Amino acid sequence: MTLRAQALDFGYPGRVIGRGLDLTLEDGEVLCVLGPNGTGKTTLFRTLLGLLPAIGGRLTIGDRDLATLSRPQIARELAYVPQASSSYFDFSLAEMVEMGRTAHLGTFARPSARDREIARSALDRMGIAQLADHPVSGVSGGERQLALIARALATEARAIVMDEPTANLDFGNQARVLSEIARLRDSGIAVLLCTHDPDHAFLLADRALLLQGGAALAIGAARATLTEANLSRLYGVDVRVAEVGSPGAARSVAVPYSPSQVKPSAERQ
Ligand SMILES: Nc1ncnc2c1ncn2[C@@H]1O[C@H](COP(=O)(O)OP(=O)(O)OP(=O)(O)O)[C@@H](O)[C@H]1O
Repeated sequence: MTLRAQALDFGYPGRVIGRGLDLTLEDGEVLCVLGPNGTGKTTLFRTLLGLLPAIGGRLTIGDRDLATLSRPQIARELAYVPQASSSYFDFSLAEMVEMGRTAHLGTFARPSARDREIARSALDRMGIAQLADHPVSGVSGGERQLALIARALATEARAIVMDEPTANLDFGNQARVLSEIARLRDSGIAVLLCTHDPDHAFLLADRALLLQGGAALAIGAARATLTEANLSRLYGVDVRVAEVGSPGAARSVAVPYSPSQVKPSAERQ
């Protein structure tokens, strides 16, 4: 299954946010979108999911035009992990995750024992099975975020679109989510995600899209795209990329580097 946008214009009635975007998402790859606040990442994702109509261009899933598909048809192909919100407050975590099965149920059908089992196992994968019966209003923002990812896993969709999946998560839970995303990719699932942390793109991305003002500043293989020059242009600050770790197991990290503006605390004393 390939998700493809061709010459996509996206935005809201009376307000175009992005123009002329081309992208593809293939099985078993992670495409990471980075860009400043307000540049249109969420708007793009909602358009790719069919939640907002495209303003121009073409969107396809496999050989089918997205505009011809019903919501349940899209939901069986593409799961969505939105930014954590306060809806679902009246439900338990297990019930919220079971909602991921909705696209597989007939109208008015209730989740079967198998649907409940799939939901429990998704909670277990995210390490929060012990919270299954807690109300969504009674867990932390990070735990709610993990439950939203579990809900996406429960859909068994072949592609997952994640809007800042590590926002609100502590270091440990960020690592858990990143390794879960890597496992999903290794099992053949396509993942499209946006993040404000270039390090997460270094760790996970096969390809990266740098979105600026709704247009692609750069798109391509992660290594070639996530350069100091591109990241500095994207965020309007001097960004340095360094390698950390032992040779053979080194990884890249990016840091904003503005020595004239911010001195390390040791130098201030
Ligand atoms: N319902 C709406 N109607 C009109 N404009 C909107 C609407 N929702 C968002 N916008 C505007 O669209 C632009 C892009 O917003 P969007 O949420 O897609 O950015 P983003 O890149 O996801 O930002 P962030 O990184 O801060 O989450 C912003 O200028 C925002 O104010």
